[in-house]
Amino acid sequence: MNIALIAHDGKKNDMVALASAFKPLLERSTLLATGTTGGRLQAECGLTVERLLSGPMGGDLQIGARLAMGAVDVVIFLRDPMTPQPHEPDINALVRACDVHDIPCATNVASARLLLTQLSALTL
Ligand SMILES: O=C(CO)COP(=O)(O)O
Repeated sequence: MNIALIAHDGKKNDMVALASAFKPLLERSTLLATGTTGGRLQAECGLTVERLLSGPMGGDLQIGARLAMGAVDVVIFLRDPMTPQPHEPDINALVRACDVHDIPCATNVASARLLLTQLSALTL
């Protein structure tokens, strides 16, 4: 299972908490992440993560490209709806790519928990 993990700055603590809670699942998955998110997951959760570029530098687009090529099964993208992002078009492109390719994409903690809970049961 290839899981992409992305969080805006205001949601990075939530992502670390989420990843810690679902560490057994994430440890048996292949993880990729945007740069800063991936760094936090490595340093604070001890997870092995392929880090791509930071979001504002094109990381969302890199994940979208991988997804379009069939290399991403699930996206957890904790967006911050209260803070304008300089790379809003890239963010929209990634979420659109999920819809185009019918890839599950959780954009808040509650939906991420549901998705990861289901995946944990499926991949035991
Ligand atoms: O900006 C992001 C997603 O749009 C996340 O990028 P970072 O993980 O590099 O902060």
